Amino acid sequence: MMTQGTNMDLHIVKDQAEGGRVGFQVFKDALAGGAKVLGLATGSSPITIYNELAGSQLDFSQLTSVNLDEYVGLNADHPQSYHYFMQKNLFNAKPFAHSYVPDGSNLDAAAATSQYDQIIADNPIDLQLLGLGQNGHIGFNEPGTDPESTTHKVTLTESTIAANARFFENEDEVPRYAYSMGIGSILKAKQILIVAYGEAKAKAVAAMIEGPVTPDVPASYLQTHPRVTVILDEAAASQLKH
Ligand SMILES: N[C@@H]1[C@@H](O)[C@H](O)[C@@H](COP(=O)(O)O)O[C@@H]1O
Repeated sequence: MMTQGTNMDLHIVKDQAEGGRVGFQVFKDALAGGAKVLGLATGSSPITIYNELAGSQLDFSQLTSVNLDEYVGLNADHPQSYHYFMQKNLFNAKPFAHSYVPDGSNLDAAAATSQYDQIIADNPIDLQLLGLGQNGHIGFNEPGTDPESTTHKVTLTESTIAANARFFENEDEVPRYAYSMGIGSILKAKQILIVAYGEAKAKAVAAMIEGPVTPDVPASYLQTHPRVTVILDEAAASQLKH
């Protein structure tokens, strides 16, 4: 099913496999339209899209990827680092000409974040893929983040640490800080694709699409962007009123 919101193309799919196929088509169309820089995301939600991209005929070898975020203190070869995630889920199958992920091994936050802002300025993002946090975060932009923010160091909230603990041996091992592109950086992308599945996301989805635009829900700023595609399953869409 597809409905047209104000600025949002909303696709409600039956499961994540179908979401992967719909998301793949968005990437394919963007590439056909000349996209050269893809903004990529981690988390479980984008995985079916990456599976489709990895198994496709699309060629990324002349393109650039720019990832949203990375934990501070994890090296690129740490299995829970976002570098590692991207390597495993996409880059091994589909290498890009250049792939950028914030440098979590650089503990000098001012240097790491300004370096990343320069990378984004040099490589304006054509299509940005996003997942959605249960508290409405995008990237690691937690509630309260300045909507004009650029890349910055984030102190993760307890709820995000708890939600991400499933990927680590125990909660104590989850990093407390991350480097994340800001809301302002994300909104500069020409096109945005956001994916969310499951009941746990339903409240954040409703707030993102139908709630007020507010720092309390970072994803609500997507209402201010001219070109957003949203892929949801029925459970994630269950609190939408329209
Ligand atoms: N930093 C990432 C986000 O970019 C991601 O969107 C979110 C949701 O992840 P999932 O798709 O696994 O629910 O998790 C992490 O916090």
